[in-house]
Amino acid sequence: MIRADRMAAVDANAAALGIPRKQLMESSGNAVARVVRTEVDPGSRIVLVCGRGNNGGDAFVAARFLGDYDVETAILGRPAAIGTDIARENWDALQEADLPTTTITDTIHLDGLALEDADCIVDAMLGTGVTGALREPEASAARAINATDTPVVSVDVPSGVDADTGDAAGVAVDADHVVTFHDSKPGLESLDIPVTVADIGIPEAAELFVGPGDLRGRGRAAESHKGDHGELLVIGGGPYTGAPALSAQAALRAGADLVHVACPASVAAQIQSYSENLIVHPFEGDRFAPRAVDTVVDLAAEQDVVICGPGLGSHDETLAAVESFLESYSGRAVVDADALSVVPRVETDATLICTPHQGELIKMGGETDDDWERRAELVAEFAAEIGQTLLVKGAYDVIADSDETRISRTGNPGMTVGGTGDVLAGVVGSLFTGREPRDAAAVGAYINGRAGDLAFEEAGYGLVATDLIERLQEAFEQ
Ligand SMILES: NC(=O)C1=CN([C@@H]2O[C@H](COP(=O)(O)OP(=O)(O)OC[C@H]3O[C@@H](n4cnc5c(N)ncnc54)[C@H](O)[C@@H]3O)[C@@H](O)[C@H]2O)[C@@H](O)CC1
Ligand SMILES: [K+]
Repeated sequence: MIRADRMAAVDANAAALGIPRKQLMESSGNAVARVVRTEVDPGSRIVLVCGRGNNGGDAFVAARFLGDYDVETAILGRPAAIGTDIARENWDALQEADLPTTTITDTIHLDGLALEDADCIVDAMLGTGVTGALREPEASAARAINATDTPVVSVDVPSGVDADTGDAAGVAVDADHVVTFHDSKPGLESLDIPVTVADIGIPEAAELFVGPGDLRGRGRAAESHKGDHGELLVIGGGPYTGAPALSAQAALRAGADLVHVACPASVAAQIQSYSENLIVHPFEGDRFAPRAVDTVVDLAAEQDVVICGPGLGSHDETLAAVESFLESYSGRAVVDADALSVVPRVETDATLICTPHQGELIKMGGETDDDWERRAELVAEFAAEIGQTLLVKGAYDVIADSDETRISRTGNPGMTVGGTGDVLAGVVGSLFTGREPRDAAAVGAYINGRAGDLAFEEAGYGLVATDLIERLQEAFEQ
């Protein structure tokens, strides 16, 4: 089952793999025609009632695949108002091929379709693009369709019904059969009518591999305020100072509004010196230790996301402090570097994204394999075991929780240089302020790799972690 927003992302990923939307529409229309053939025999009269979006476009294609039927394709509204290029091209093709079409600009024209005399009605008014109750002329057309005894095949979803919920805000088409594409939709389950799921040639790769479709939905509202796009706390530093600074700056470049760094007093000035954009909160001492936990827990409670680990080191005291922090914290956190080893044994209410490389994964108790497909299975099993989201770094990054596994193929061998993992933790942390864990991890891995690829174009194997930070915006834009 797939939700409409995820379907749109998969569709965009398919386009990036070289399977453009118009090709999917061709397959969808073909599938609609095949279902019509199961309902009525050649020669029968079919009326296709079409909207001006891609749902209608599927039916424009279907008309071409039903040459041995008596087909009439009716568009609701003016053809000039067709909303997408691919639907318009398929509408124009009907005109060029001299196939019968009708334009319904007024509800009184609906009578002319003689819907009750048709042998089959194809409802292609609205699919996943519906918002709110059907407007005119769609609402009257739905009533006219429902008033007949003619069998109705709905394209993707009965028009007026929300594909995700099965609810209708007003009148909706009463379908006898639905032909939907690629995968069933959650809203169709509750309708209790036959559903044909048609394979439209979207490869599994469009779902498995993170792609540009996964970046959808990152628009910023015109009127946004500081804090709307996330406030983060990096808990890091001690033996290393660069790591927390890289994570924090990456989080800012990935869109976070404010980034705080909690670090030992001994390194606070050093970390602040990397950037005036960081808000540094020193705690006493030269490493994270149990006595600093209360202060850090209080700071963390004010944030949307915490990034725990960069540069903390692996002193026993530090690991004890990480453990007691995670025991008291119940928000969202990205756990990286030495802090990872604590995760399998800690009892926490926090929602974690753990970002180990393969060595760290093994230290956590997980398993890996040279073959990425086998590795993906092992990572998924371990994610289910610890009940958290894992992002295991490698040539193919594996992102898994107990429900689903994704793979990010971006990145290059130049990124084995120190600090790129800290950048990744920052990017994932920033995305985690507004996305669910698996999605934040998947998109973070993809963007970090893209930034690395952009940096590699210029610097080759000489690339350094700060180059990635500078390319993050460009990586998001592509
Ligand atoms: N990957 C995909 O997502 C695929 C989608 N396909 C088809 O594309 C459809 C989605 O296409 P679109 O996104 O263009 O959306 P739709 O064709 O479902 O609807 C968009 C149009 O409906 C209008 N509209 C919205 N709410 C309305 C209301 N309440 N009353 C009247 N008009 C309303 C909009 O202004 C817009 O013109 C799917 O349902 C499916 O049929 C297929 O071609 C195959 C692949
Ligand atoms: K429909």
